Amino acid sequence: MAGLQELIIPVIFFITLAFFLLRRRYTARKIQLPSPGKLPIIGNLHQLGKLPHRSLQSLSKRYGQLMLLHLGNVEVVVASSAAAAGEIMKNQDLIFSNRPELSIPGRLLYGGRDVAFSRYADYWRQMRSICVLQLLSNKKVRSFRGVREEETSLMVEKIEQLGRSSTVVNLSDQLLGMSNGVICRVALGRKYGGEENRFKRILAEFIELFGTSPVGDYIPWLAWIDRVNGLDARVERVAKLFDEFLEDVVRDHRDRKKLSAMVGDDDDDDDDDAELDFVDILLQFQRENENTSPVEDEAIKALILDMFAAGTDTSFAAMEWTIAELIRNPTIMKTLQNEVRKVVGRKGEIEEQDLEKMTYLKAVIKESLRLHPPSPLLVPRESTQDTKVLGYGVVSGTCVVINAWAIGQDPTLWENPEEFSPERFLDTSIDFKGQHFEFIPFGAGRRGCPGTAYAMAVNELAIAKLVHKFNFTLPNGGRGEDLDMTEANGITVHKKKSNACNHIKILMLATLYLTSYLLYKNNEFRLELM
Ligand code: HEM
Repeated sequence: MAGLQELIIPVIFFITLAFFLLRRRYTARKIQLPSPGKLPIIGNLHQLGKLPHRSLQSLSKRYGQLMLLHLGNVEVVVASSAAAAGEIMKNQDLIFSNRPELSIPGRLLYGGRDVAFSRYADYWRQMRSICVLQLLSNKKVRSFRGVREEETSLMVEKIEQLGRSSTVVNLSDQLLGMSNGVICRVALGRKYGGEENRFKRILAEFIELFGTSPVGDYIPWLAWIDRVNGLDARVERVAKLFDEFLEDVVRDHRDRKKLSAMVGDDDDDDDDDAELDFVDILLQFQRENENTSPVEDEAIKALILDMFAAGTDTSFAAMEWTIAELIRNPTIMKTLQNEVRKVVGRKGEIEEQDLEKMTYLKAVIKESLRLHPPSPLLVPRESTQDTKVLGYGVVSGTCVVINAWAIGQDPTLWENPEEFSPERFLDTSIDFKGQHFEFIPFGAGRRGCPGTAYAMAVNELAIAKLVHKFNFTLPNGGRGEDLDMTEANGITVHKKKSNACNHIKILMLATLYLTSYLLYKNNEFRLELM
């Protein structure tokens, strides 16, 4: 009898617990999200197409601002309206601040020890605060002004030089070289290009891998395909190469520090940190917090990799789109050139403080980011508890994708959304800082992009210098509207098997390779379509 009594309490406890758990799950699912029909095994993967942001926009027109897709085994909620984005990234930001575990970033970024792909936990909070306060603060961004000015001037000089010796200049190469040059100097202290092609090659492969979707992430029992087709081995190889490279960089920085300590030029106590690059700052932070909140070398390397993964191709793509739109819209180009040339006046060279007076330039860049957000699907989030979004149940652990591109195209929010019209940003307070959910190229909330100030500082200066120095016209009387604006996401065979979650990375990291060239003739650069 006593034995039976001992059993009753745990049995009642478990029945009650099961009841509450099931009820919560039922409540979360109560109003089911609309969902397109799915195929066995792959679910809706086949409906993503080559440009998932466009396919998802089409699906959302049929299934609504919030819909549920099944990508292999993974359930993904797709939000395609400003209201849904605001609900997820503002009202319920805490619940949606996790990132799903994706195997390639996991393996390339030291098991997710970076900021962008790490899970929402104390570790992420520590890394994010280092990133925001130490590396990408407004003060720090200002301190790299000299680097930006030098690298953008170098780009202009190179274009001039190339234009003199050959009639064809590849503008895309120059923009990419410049943005890599800036991030290398800012993060590592010097440029790794030119003779050190090793770095360039690894970086290109690293970024390409981010755009690859392993089958195993979505259909785990097919993970063997990633081993057989060599993807796993490639990831391992690139991770190892980058690790060796970063080991060298960290060792160099430590040696330099030791040397300056020996000659009495140790700047740890120095308030003036203007010359410190990201690796210096992180090593300094490591030394100062050795006993309280230790930061391991792997975290330093992961953070540096984040800066390259999240910051190079996005900025480069944004600049390329802006120039392309300007070439397509000669009247807008002229208005911008007039503004820039008037502000610069007889000085000849643009200085960063001039940018403050260039309101049209800022509107042009915003409009380009609205039409061409470099990460159209942002970076995926994951819910950490059962909840309801706009009345629909979303269970804990669901991957959530926000279609920022579709929101920027919403005709209920934007008049003639397909038109490139910077004027729409002239008399409005709408900004990309994460408060206006109709315009979120940098995301919003806790996980919003911490590199916005950095990116805008480089982009504004580069665009201003290009339109200040050069006139762009199409050869053979070609019309601006002939410029090919097709989006390319660099999809390879692997990417064909991908799903929305990884396509976010594909789109975030993929560059837009415009097949455009500048022709230099009679002191004028002309754009030739190849
Ligand atoms: C035009 C340039 C850029 C665009 C369009 C862009 C866009 C984005 C987007 C959409 C996200 C995800 C936001 C979200 O989940 O809500 C993000 C995250 C991030 N970005 Fe950027 N970004 C740019 C430049 C940069 C730069 C230059 C850096 C650093 C040097 C950077 C560092 C990061 C990091 C570390 C994260 C992860 C934040 C987190 O998960 O807590 N980004 N970015």
